Amino acid sequence: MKYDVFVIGAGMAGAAVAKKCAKAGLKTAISDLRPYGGTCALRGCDPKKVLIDGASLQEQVQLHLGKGLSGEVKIDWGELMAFKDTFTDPVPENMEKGFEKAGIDTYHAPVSFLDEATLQVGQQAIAAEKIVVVTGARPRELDMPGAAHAITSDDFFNLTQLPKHITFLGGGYISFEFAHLAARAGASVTIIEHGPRPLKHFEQDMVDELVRVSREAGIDIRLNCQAKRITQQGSEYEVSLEGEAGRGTLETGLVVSTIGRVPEVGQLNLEKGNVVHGRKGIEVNEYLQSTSNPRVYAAGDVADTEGLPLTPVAVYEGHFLAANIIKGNSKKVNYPEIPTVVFTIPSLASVGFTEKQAEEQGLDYSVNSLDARKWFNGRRHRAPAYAYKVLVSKSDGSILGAHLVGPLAEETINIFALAMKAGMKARDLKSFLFSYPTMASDVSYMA
Ligand SMILES: Cc1cc2nc3c(=O)[nH]c(=O)nc-3n(C[C@H](O)[C@H](O)[C@H](O)COP(=O)(O)OP(=O)(O)OC[C@H]3O[C@@H](n4cnc5c(N)ncnc54)[C@H](O)[C@@H]3O)c2cc1C
Ligand SMILES: NC(=O)c1ccc[n+]([C@@H]2O[C@H](COP(=O)([O-])OP(=O)(O)OC[C@H]3O[C@@H](n4cnc5c(N)ncnc54)[C@H](O)[C@@H]3O)[C@@H](O)[C@H]2O)c1
Repeated sequence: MKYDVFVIGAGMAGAAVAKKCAKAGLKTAISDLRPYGGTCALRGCDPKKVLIDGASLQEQVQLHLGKGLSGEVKIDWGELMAFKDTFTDPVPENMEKGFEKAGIDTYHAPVSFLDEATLQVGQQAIAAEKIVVVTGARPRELDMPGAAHAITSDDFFNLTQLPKHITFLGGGYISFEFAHLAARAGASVTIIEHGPRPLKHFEQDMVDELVRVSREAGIDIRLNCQAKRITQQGSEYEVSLEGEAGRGTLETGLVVSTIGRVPEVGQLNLEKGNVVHGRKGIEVNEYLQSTSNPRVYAAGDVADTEGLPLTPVAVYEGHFLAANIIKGNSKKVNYPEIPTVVFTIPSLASVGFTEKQAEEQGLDYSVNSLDARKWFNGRRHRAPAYAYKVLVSKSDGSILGAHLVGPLAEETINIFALAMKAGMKARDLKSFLFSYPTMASDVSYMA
């Protein structure tokens, strides 16, 4: 058996590559060791957003009690999880049907390299002209006594009951999103972050606002705090802590390890395939081709690229990668401004340079920043947080970065990203006629 293209991993990047290659007439196959769909559709963005939307609706109603609304809205965890399953359950079969319709051969097996051009796919040896590694990322291993007691984000999506108290290790995207969900669903929540700042790649003034409202929502956020050991105590756990406040212990019903994700290269036997990789993943050139084995390409979370480990980036890279396989290396990957969102309640959103980055780059910029809770849009949402910081170049008026926290920030940020990609100036946004009254209409005052 020999293919023109063999794709390892049926996630977002894998689907984009396989479909494009098959459409171009290349004999293409794909394999995944787990059900088809990958992280985003099955264990990430999509199910997370369905759950958060439920919690967010509950929060909105609660904020409007006594303002024309009355009654009680509560989250039924079992029902909410069952609703989430209606999105995830159909994914593997639908995806496989889509591959078959596109003429792609489908395998369900772990794949590893036998040599530079041959793969072990389950029990079979399969050769391929081009091999595409799009195996994503997995949770970083927790290294401490009792680490096995901690669950990961994958397991969190299968929780049938919500414990009374949950401890998240790590103060990043996943812990903040899950913590906001769990707190609204009735759990007490603690976040243990070993560094001085949570969400450290975001604009810190906006993070401060998010930390404030998180604490107001009952989330206990401990910074500069190290978890040293997890001990089981009957059906509960005790987490030993060490930090600024000294040593202590925390009784909890569940420990979730959300300390980051690492490229998933574990089962691939990359050495046999002569595929060089490092801590950040498979080393690739500007065509997303392995720097050591020209038959091999990589994209998405597993590839060591400039792109953030996010779904739109995985798909974007997948399209470049496929074009380079189909037409020969012709499209160098280049990245537009990438908006990113932490789906908390309310959300934190960012695109472009933070102020720290702009300073480090030596850019000459002005800052527009405000607490906008008293604006009409803040008031009608009864927003516990609504703030922004926009950086504008002093030399040409272009937008260097935009950072928001507040209602629908996840939508508004796309307007800034689009404006930046289009090379629009702050004055273009100021003079644009946004429909009113919408959240987007505030952009003209932010720019
Ligand atoms: C909880 C959570 C929430 C997230 N939320 C967001 C969000 O809101 N927005 C956003 O943009 N991003 C989000 N992300 C990140 C996003 O999910 C990833 O960036 C994206 O899924 C990466 O796509 P990929 O195709 O590179 O890898 P994946 O989607 O992970 O696909 C890789 C596939 O390869 C398979 N595989 C691995 N090894 C092998 C092997 N040896 N043989 C065969 N198959 C193999 C895996 O089983 C998997 O199906 C989230 C991630 C998590 C964990
Ligand atoms: N909304 C989204 O787009 C979204 C949501 C979830 C995940 N993701 C993607 O998945 C990736 C992984 O998410 P994540 O939340 O696991 O990681 P993260 O990198 O966002 O955050 C991990 C945090 O854990 C801390 N940490 C590391 N080791 C620790 C330890 N031993 N004890 C305490 N704290 C520790 C780090 O300092 C960091 O703040 C993200 O970087 C992102 O690319 C995106």
